[in-house]
Amino acid sequence: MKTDTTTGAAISFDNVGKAFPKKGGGSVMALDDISLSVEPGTITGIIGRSGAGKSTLLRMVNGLEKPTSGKVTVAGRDVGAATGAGLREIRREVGMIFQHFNLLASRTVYENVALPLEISGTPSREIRKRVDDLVARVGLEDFRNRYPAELSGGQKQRVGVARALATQPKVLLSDEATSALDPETTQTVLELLADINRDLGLTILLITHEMAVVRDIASHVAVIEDGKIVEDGSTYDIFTDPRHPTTKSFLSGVTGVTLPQFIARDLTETRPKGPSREVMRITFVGDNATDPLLAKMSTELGLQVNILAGAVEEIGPRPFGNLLISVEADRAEEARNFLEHNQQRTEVLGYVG
Ligand SMILES: Nc1ncnc2c1ncn2[C@@H]1O[C@H](COP(=O)(O)OP(=O)(O)OP(=O)(O)O)[C@@H](O)[C@H]1O
Repeated sequence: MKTDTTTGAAISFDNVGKAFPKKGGGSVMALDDISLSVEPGTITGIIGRSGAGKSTLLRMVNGLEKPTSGKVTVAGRDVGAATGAGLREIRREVGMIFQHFNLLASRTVYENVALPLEISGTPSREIRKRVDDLVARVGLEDFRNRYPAELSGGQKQRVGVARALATQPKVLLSDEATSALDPETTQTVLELLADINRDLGLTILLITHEMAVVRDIASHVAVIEDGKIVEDGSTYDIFTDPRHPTTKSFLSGVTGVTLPQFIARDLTETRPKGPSREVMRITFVGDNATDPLLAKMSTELGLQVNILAGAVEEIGPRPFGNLLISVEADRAEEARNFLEHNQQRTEVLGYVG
């Protein structure tokens, strides 16, 4: 598939808007001036709350929705303007997987995967070869003659992935593909998607409401709210330096930054009178992420540091850590200076008396 000649992007959204007519008159702006570039071969996550516009955005990539303003291009082709054979060709190059798998109950695993090829008129010998390869790729050789009702959720999603790959697409859209699965099965499906991305160079655009999914698989992320992108960038940058309150709130569950209840309850925004401690978040990034910096700070500054919560995680091969600590408020500035001098980010969360 050729990439967009102007941006090099596999998918690009240029000032895309989508208004749906509202019952009783007026309209809902589901998407408002969205501009986003998805580079070929990357995995990009779109995260947002229910009703933010994620599905509408995804459905524009295969022409299931048309923009009311702006332009969506896939491999340089204007999806909104495509009709007939042009649209069918784009759809062959864009596979999709779904939260509830969307398999045909009356067809076996083999027959579900073969369906898109039958529709596109592929010769039956070619269908057999391709379906055999795909069923093996997703690890379901022993299940090829089973019906969907006889499969687990993870196995059904593997069938969904194999079916989406049948027409040898260059782009895979994932609509909350792991939301109906337990955490362990989620991991195995995400690993399958990462393998496909690596082995086939497939560009993956996925929508989710879970930052953990983004962390585990996406190299880039866009946060969407009320039809607008409020923040986007590399996953590492967004995790280590989130700017928008919505991004911060999505991150609070996964990065070990949730304040323990007993601290959150007593936290004040302004410093109380009398002795108090400042509560701060430290984001450890890059090579220093796992350095014993706090021990060094304690010794060098003679400070008592209380660790309240924290975690060290990885995004791809790069570690980063989040720690919530408290230090004597009178000396907190000294502590922050020390940490920032050592290339760590700090954020004051409040005070406890
Ligand atoms: N066909 C439609 N007609 C009218 N309004 C629609 C239509 N499709 C979506 N909307 C509205 O557009 C907005 C965005 O919907 P969308 O389904 O894209 O959100 P979402 O982020 O995918 O939500 P969810 O996570 O709940 O699926 C919502 O306000 C929704 O009610």
